[in-house]
Amino acid sequence: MAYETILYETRGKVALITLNRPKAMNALNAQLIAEVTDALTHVEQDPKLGASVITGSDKAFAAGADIKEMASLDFVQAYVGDFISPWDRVGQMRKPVIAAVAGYALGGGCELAMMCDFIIAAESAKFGQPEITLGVMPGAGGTQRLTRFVGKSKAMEMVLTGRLMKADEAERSGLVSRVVPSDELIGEALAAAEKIADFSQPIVMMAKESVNRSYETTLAEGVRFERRLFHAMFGTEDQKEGMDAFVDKRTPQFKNR
Ligand SMILES: CC(C)(O)CC(=O)SCCNC(=O)CCNC(=O)[C@H](O)C(C)(C)COP(=O)(O)OP(=O)(O)OC[C@H]1O[C@@H](n2cnc3c(N)ncnc32)[C@H](O)[C@@H]1OP(=O)(O)O
Repeated sequence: MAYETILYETRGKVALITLNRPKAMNALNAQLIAEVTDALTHVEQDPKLGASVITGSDKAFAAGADIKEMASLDFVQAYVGDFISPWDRVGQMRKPVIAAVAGYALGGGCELAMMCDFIIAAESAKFGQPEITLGVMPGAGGTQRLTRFVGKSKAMEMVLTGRLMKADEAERSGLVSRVVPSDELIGEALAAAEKIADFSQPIVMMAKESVNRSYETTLAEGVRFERRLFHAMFGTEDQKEGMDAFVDKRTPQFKNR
C-alpha cells in the first residue's frame, strides 16, 4: 500500500506502522491519522495478521496533533469538524496494537500511544500532555486515559503544568509496560507482537476485550463478563488444541477457530 506519511509493512503475522513526518516531529495531521486508520482497518480485515506495532522515529514517536493545522480553527470548525474523532479507530481495534515509543510522545502523541494496548518505551522516551502551554487541554483522551494509567495526582500535575515524564518514571507509574535500550525497541515490540499473533486470534481478541471492559464497568460486572467469555472459549477448537497440546507435551497449532 502506498502511503505518504506512514510506512506500512507486514512481517509474517504482524504489521509494522511507522509514523513518518520527520520534518515535523511526526505531528499528527489529518492525512497521517487517515493513513494510520486505513492501515489498521487493513490489519483488522486481513485474517493472516494477528497484531500491529505503531512506532515513530528515534527523535519522536509523535509531537502531538499538528498545531499548524489546528491553530486557526474556530469553535464551530472544531466542534462540527471534530477532527479528533477519526483517531478513535485506534482504541476501537479488536486485534492488539502495541506502541513502540522512542523520543517525544507529547499531546496527541502520548494520547495515541495510550490508545494502544500497551506501550514499550525506549530509554529515550519522553511522555507529556503539554496542551496547557498552547492554551488548550488534551482532547484525544489524555485527561481520561493518563489518569487511569498513572493516577490522579501525577496526571493532574502533567496536565496542569505540562511537565514531561521520562521513560523510567513512566515505567514506575504504570504508563508503559517496560523500558528497553533504544536500539532494541523495534525488535522487542515486534517480538511481543509476533508472540501474540502466534496465539489463537479469537482468544486473544476476547482477552483484550475483557481487560478493556475493566475500564468501563464495576468489578462484579467485569468479572461476570470475563466468566461469560471464558466459558465461550470452550466452544473453540483452539481451546481443545491448546489444552490437548499441553497434555501431549507438544507445541499447539492454533487455527483461529
Ligand atoms: C490532540 C490534542 C487535542 O490533545 C492536542 C495536541 O496534541 S496539541 C500538540 C501538543 N504538542 C506539543 O505542544 C509539542 C509541540 N512541539 C514541541 O514542543 C517541540 O517541537 C519538541 C519539544 C517536540 C521538539 O523540539 P525541538 O527539538 O526544538 O524541535 P522543533 O524545532 O520545535 O520542531 C521541529 C519541527 O517540527 C515542528 N513541530 C513539532 N511539533 C509540532 C506539532 N505538534 N505540530 C506541528 N509542527 C510541529 C516544528 O514546528 C518544527 O518545524 P519547523 O517550524 O522547523 O518547520
